[in-house]
Amino acid sequence: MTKAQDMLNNPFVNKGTAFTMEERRELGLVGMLPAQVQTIEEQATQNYAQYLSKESGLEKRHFLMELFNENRTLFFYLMGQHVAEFMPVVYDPVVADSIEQYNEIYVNPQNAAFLSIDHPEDIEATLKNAAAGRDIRLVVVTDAEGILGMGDWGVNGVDIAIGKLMVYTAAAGIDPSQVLPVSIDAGTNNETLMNDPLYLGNKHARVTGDKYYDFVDGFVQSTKSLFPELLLHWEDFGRSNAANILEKYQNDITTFNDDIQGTGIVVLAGILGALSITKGSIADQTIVTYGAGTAGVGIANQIMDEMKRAGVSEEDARKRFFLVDKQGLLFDDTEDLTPGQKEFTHKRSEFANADELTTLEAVVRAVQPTVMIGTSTQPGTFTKEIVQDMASHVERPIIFPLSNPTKLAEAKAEDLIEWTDGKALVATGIPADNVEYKGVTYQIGQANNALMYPGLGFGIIASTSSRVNGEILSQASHALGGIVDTTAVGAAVLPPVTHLAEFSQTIAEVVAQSVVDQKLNKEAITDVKKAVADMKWTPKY
Ligand SMILES: NC(=O)c1ccc[n+]([C@@H]2O[C@H](COP(=O)([O-])OP(=O)(O)OC[C@H]3O[C@@H](n4cnc5c(N)ncnc54)[C@H](O)[C@@H]3O)[C@@H](O)[C@H]2O)c1
Ligand SMILES: O=C(O)C[C@H](O)C(=O)O
Ligand SMILES: [Mn+2]
Repeated sequence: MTKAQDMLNNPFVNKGTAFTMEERRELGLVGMLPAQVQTIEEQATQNYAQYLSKESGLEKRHFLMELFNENRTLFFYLMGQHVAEFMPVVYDPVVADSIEQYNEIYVNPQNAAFLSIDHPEDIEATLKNAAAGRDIRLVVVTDAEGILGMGDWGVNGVDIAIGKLMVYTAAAGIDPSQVLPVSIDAGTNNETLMNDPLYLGNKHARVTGDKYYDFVDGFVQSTKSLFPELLLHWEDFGRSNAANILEKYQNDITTFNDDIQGTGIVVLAGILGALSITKGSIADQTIVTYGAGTAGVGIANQIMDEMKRAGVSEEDARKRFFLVDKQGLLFDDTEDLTPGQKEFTHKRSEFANADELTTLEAVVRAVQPTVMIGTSTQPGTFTKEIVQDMASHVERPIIFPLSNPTKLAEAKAEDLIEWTDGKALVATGIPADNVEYKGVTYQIGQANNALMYPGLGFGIIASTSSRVNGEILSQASHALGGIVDTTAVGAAVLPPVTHLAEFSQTIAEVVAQSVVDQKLNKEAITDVKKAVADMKWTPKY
């Protein structure tokens, strides 16, 4: 291929019709493009009009991904103009459709690294090939065993790593040439995929146990030596692996798990936003988490950390949590508890009717929560009866149905507002429209980790942090909780996604300051704000 074709086919350097005549002559592009030289603004206007002509979410996403494949600068310029509009298209919920239909609609590997569990000897070569000499600072890796609430999607899950990274750049300004999406293809237990002749991943059952963990370790060790400045972000691993992997590596490398920690801090920020509306205290909350998996336990730990910071003893704090999973309320003698769940169990002797506490309804009636979080993957389970029972004991119930995508949410925002006569303080996992109820406009916050992880990650990278620790997470959560305007009637508990770029910047600065205060930075930093500003990439030619 000629050098000129290389330029046009490389999304990190391609400018398309914006190559100037001088550049065209220099690069051997003369005659390879139509005569007019366009500005990026003209290109964006033309592409946005074309985007608007697409009907379905998936068609819109397909169009945007083609632009992304061809010209990253233009894609992010356009996304910068339409962040709130594009987020649900490139990311959740439309990314869920693209994952389900990955085989049928596949056109391009989108610069991801595809690691196969059958070839551990290829880990290093794969990462090197995919990085292609780029200075990688951020990896989002998934093995896709727990994609959103949809379970195992094998190699198709690579789209979540790509989507998360798109949000990183659009929100915080990480240079798109410094990121790498990684798929660990450990096989799949998804029968639909296994029986699909078009399935593109390894056609065998998921590999587990030592072979799986050794492979993950091989991956971590390779990234360590290939990309010494790396932040490693884990996404959508299965319940039995996510916490184990985080625990194994969090004190060794710069890393975090988005479903555990990113979710924990966005939910805490939402609760802090709600408490600033009610003038309540975190120490007084009683919390039910419905679905005590990766996210549910991560959320409980983050709220508990906050209670401890507010002066509550760990022993007393634990008593404020009521984790409900398939078995009902989790007791110390419940079977099949995960290690994370074991930290939050109750004794049957605490209740007169312990044996009846097998449903969410019974638990809510018994414990009278002030906060109810849904991470169960079970749609419609926050019923009118349960919500109204909760609202009969607390003036402003805090209710966050967070299961994604849309079809899995525990409740709809508009129902929660109506059932509680406007009293519920609601946040949802995916974007929700304003709710008009009895003359008041209720804004619904989006408690999605996408509000947090871009600022968190960017602050970590810009400050050259060697770790992601509890203090950093707490500071990040407060930074977001402090931004929301809670004075208006019907105010949201979290700031709107239209301001994502601004508050990601604030979070990044707070995070970087925490890193420097704790002396976790690997390189000397005198001015934190400048370090964050200097790292920020803007889409321009
Ligand atoms: N909004 C966000 O930012 C955000 C972040 C992370 C996860 N989530 C959502 O939360 C959900 C859970 O994700 P996860 O990573 O924790 O998955 P997970 O598989 O680790 O946890 C799900 C838990 O729900 C439990 N569960 C299943 N059926 C149940 C039932 N009938 N009653 C009670 N519990 C039941 C499972 O046993 C499991 O413990 C997903 O839908 C995901 O999209 C949202
Ligand atoms: O991907 C999302 O939308 C949030 C979260 O990480 C999830 O797994 O649901
Ligand atoms: Mn996730």
